[in-house]
Amino acid sequence: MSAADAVTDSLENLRARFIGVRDGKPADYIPQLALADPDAFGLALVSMDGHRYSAGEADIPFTLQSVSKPFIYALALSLLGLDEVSRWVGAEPSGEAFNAISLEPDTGRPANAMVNAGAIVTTALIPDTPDEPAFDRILRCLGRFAGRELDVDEEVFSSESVTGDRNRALAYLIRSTGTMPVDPVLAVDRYFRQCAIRVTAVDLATMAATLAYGGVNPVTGEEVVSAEVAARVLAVMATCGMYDGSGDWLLRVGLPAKSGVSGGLIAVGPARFGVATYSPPLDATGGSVRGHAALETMSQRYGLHLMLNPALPGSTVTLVTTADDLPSAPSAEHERVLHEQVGVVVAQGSIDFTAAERVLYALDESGPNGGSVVLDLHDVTAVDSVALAMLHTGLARLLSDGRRAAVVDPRDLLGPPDVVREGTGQDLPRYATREDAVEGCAQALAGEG
Ligand SMILES: NC(=O)CC[C@H](N)C(=O)O
Repeated sequence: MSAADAVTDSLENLRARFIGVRDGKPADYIPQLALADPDAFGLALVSMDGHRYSAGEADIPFTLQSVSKPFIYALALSLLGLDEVSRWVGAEPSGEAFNAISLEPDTGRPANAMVNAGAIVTTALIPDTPDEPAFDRILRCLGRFAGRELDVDEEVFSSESVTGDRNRALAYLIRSTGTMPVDPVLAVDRYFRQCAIRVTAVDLATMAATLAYGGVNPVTGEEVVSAEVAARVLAVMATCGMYDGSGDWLLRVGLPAKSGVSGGLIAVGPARFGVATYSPPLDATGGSVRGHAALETMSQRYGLHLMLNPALPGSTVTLVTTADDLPSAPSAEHERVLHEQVGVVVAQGSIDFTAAERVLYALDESGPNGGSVVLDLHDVTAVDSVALAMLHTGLARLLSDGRRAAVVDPRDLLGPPDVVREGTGQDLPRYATREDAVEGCAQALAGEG
């Protein structure tokens, strides 16, 4: 037993709670999928540190089906850019079933890349290169998301090929509207192949975690797509990933997700985790019954809904120290100066837009009587580029208002001194420790007084 088994326990718990659900049945319009074991139920979760947790049948292979769609959309966005991809496929929820004729009346574009019509087009957009056919590129890309080489279940592929007339019809219809970039037969063949790529629930959780982690596979460390692409894919998953059940899913579960008719389901907690379930019996929207129930319960139990962002008082980024926190001074007069005229703002953790706003506000509030203020970044782990620009501008304003400031920045998070000078327009004394910074400010004040 290890401490982290507590995470596995929560997956086991969800499995135990829903394994007895007997609703739904495996897809049979692709005959090979009807052979799946309806009792198989696997769950897997991958953290942003690449830690993997699983329960039940998380290592048995099944085919991706529609769970492939967001990843192919990611590949298309990476290769062609949003503007070009958007010429061919839209980003509006269709409110219709996955295999509906979801084509925009004016443009003829499929509504979005999560329904079959849009996915067939997205797949068709992936170009061959002189040394790599498009499908190999697709397979390799999905393998990078999963962190291992993947292969195709040829039996499922042929099974869908011989029965996939509706998708073929869709492809021809799209060609008739002028929004099919390649031959429809070729496009559908490639799409069926992509749907027949074999994965496990653990693979899927890793793929989902890669989207959560800004396009970097947290297990292998490889950057598969850019952070912008990952964010866009998640946006389309959030609005369209569960087809005509997308609104209700976002309402109740609150996570970008994608279902597939083989019983796979992924959900993404941006910057938090990727999770996947596998259980073949499906509901009316073509999503896994047990997977849906388990993820909905998981989201509610652990407060994972994206729109649920309670302020965490314990993780306050900054604090204005009181006089009592300042170091003791050599003389009573010196101590009075320290206590009355030097404020200290301590920032901690990683600083983004929201945290930077707090820091700047605290700087204004600090420094009794508009005296000196020390910004202590000793416990800051990272400053993103937006926050960095905000800190530079804020400190510059502070100095141009005539306030004295100093920073404790032992790791040069604000950039080298000349960058800071440029940002602030004036010298901003920098120190390695809070004691030195406070002392420096007090001496400067004493010198002025
Ligand atoms: N929703 C799905 O998983 C559908 C995928 C399947 N290959 C189809 O096109 O019908």
